[in-house]
Amino acid sequence: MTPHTVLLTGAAGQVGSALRDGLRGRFPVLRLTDNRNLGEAQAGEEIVPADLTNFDEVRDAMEGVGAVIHLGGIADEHTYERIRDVNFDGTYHVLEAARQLGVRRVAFASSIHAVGFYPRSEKIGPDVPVRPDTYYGVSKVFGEALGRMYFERYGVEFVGVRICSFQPRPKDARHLSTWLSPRDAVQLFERAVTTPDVGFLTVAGISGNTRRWMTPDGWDVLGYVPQDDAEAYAAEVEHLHGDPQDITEQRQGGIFVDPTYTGLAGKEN
Ligand SMILES: NC(=O)C1=CN([C@@H]2O[C@H](COP(=O)(O)OP(=O)(O)OC[C@H]3O[C@@H](n4cnc5c(N)ncnc54)[C@H](O)[C@@H]3O)[C@@H](O)[C@H]2O)C=CC1
Ligand SMILES: O=C(O)[C@H]1OC(=O)[C@H](O)[C@@H](O)[C@@H]1O
Repeated sequence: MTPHTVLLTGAAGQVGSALRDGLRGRFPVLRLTDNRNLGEAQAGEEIVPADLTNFDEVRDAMEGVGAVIHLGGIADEHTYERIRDVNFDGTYHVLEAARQLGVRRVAFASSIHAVGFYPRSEKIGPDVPVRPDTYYGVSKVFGEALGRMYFERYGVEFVGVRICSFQPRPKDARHLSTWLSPRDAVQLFERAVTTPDVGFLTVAGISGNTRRWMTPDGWDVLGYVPQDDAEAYAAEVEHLHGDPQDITEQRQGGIFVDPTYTGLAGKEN
């Protein structure tokens, strides 16, 4: 299935900019939305600004689309209230607009932080009980659960991609396990909106990392075959880690599991 129009939320962000570049021309129309400046629309693009906290704006941006890649939101820990307003409500607005408008598929940028308290010594699949490490991680658990409900109740298909660390290249030892390269992200999200009849699916959002902590369950359903492996950067980054006795080095969520970690709270509103 190749939808005619695919909507990318959070299109001005890090992952969004990479998907904007990688997916342009792969669908007749790639529609971009954000509450930040998206510049000029290029060939094959449409720009429809929307604030995810405003249902009517989200619904307008979703008119006529076949599938949504929902990346928009707060991508770090924040206060409960900000996470609720943007991530919980924003994801509800996307799914509810999908139901109202008959949009067939939503691919959702979930996160490793839905399961961040798992020890690094455990290799986990997408079906383990959730262990969110922050309000941010809870918002990803909520998004996945809401997606499940909208699929089972209303038939909106949903692919939750638990992105671990999207980076141009691995920057520290943790990334040897968690890296998702830009070109693998493009392939994974393209397949998440084009593979027919997936129903409801949750997968790990990582490259083919030799040291991965997550299983590849579900990649075969999507036909996702990663091109990159962080191992190629091991010599450069494997010495870049903290105290192995520290909980942040023992759990998959890294710094997010530290009870004093507040992310963006107090730094932006
Ligand atoms: N970068 C990473 O390694 C990971 C990212 N993710 C998820 O992937 C998605 C994209 O992440 P990044 O690109 O790194 O984050 P980012 O912060 O660069 O991009 C998020 C985008 O959402 C937009 N946004 C925020 N609030 C909004 C609102 N009220 N209305 C409309 N747009 C709003 C921002 O303007 C921004 O362009 C997020 O949902 C994040 O939680 C998940 C795991 C890892
Ligand atoms: O844990 C990680 O590496 C990443 O996880 C996320 O969900 C965040 O959006 C990103 O800012 C972190 O860097």
